[in-house]
Amino acid sequence: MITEYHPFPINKNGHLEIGGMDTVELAEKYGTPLYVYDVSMIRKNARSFVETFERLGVQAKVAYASKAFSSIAMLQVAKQENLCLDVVSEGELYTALLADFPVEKIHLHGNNKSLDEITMAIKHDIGCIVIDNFYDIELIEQVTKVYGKKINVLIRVTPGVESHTHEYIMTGNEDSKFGFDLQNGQAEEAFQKLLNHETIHFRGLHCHIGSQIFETDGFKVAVDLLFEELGKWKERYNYTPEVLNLGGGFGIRYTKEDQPLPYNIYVEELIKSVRNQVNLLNISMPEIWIEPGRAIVGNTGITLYTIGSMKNIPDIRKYVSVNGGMTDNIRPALYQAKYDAVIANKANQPVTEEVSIAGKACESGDMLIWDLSVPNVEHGDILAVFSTGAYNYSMASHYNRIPNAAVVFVENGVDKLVVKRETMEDVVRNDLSYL
Ligand SMILES: Cc1ncc(COP(=O)(O)O)c(C=O)c1O
Ligand SMILES: N[C@@H](CCCC[NH3+])C(=O)O
Repeated sequence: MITEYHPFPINKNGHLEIGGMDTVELAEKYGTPLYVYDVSMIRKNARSFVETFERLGVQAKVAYASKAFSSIAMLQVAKQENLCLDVVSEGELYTALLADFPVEKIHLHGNNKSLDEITMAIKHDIGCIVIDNFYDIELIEQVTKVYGKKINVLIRVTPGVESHTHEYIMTGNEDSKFGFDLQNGQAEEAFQKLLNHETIHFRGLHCHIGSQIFETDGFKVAVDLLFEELGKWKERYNYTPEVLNLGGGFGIRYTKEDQPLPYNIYVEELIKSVRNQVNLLNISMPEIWIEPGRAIVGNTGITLYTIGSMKNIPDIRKYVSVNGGMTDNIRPALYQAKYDAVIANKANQPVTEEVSIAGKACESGDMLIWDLSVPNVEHGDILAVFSTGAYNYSMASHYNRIPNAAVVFVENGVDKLVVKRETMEDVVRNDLSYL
């Protein structure tokens, strides 16, 4: 294995392998930058969630949060694995429809859903809309009446939990743009509007406390707070929920500092907390839904780059530039996220120097990795950055008019291009002449 932290082998040529394929050959075949996913790891991650619920005999839905990485091929794999799907926009819903994803397994999220998005969701009879605010309720009422349809909904609540993660990816705290506040009564007001509604079938509550979380305490506190509210609703309205959606947020390993929990532990702890509360309230167990994104795809993807220019500043640092950067991975610039990497064509050579990996965009902040130990680096070497499967391709930009990279899936020694590399024509596709 390449490191004890990233489970990718080195082959007899000393090259890094993924899914039974030589990464240097993949780079030659498809060009760089290149996102490469090991599909068998995607399946394994998905199954570890699904199988834990099955083993513990709990009715559940595991919805893949497609914002982490949405493409037709990815959603086809999610469908094969019997996952449900969380989408947040017309674009993500459209991709799901093109992937022939079962509509009844699709859940629509969003803190500012447009009339068009809600109409598309309702016309296609998707499984559930997660209501985020009062305006959602107005729009859903309007659309269900116009089309003579009914729709299942959950309401998203913010329980007032501060998860231990970067503040930009915290979502369950009181001062958040997402969801109805539990403490100030807005969640109950939304609930009152939906109880016994003619066209909107209220199925339960949703909460998501944040992303890249390494412990279970935040989830437990969230469950306790949800049940505190549900206890009141039971007393006041004799209401018991059919569904509790506890969101995603399960952390993965980017570098050796990260110590994620095995996924079954998150599920077991969530179930334990819910069971505990259900017994206290003396109600029947609701279905438990979760929405992992990063945990399904994050560690299954790597990005291959070609090393170009280098700048050595004696006694300060050596900058080594790659032919991508913040346009294919915004996370270091946006969240100061840390990554690990190796020189794929020198994967078994001893490290001899420390360098910092720079992107090619015209921004000093376009740095992918600070202080990486590597063997002697040369122009044309292939750099493989680990754990780039989530929120990399999906957050790519065209800054500096850099085209988006291609995506390749590998599984058991077979490679397949699943997203084409953008061309210069793609970059200017929507430009119109002014003259
Ligand atoms: C509502 C909701 N569900 C699920 C997710 C997926 O999160 P993660 O990729 O951390 O599992 C997010 C993103 O944080 C989210 O906002
Ligand atoms: N995009 C973020 C997480 C936000 C998840 C969606 N609510 C990341 O890269 O970590």
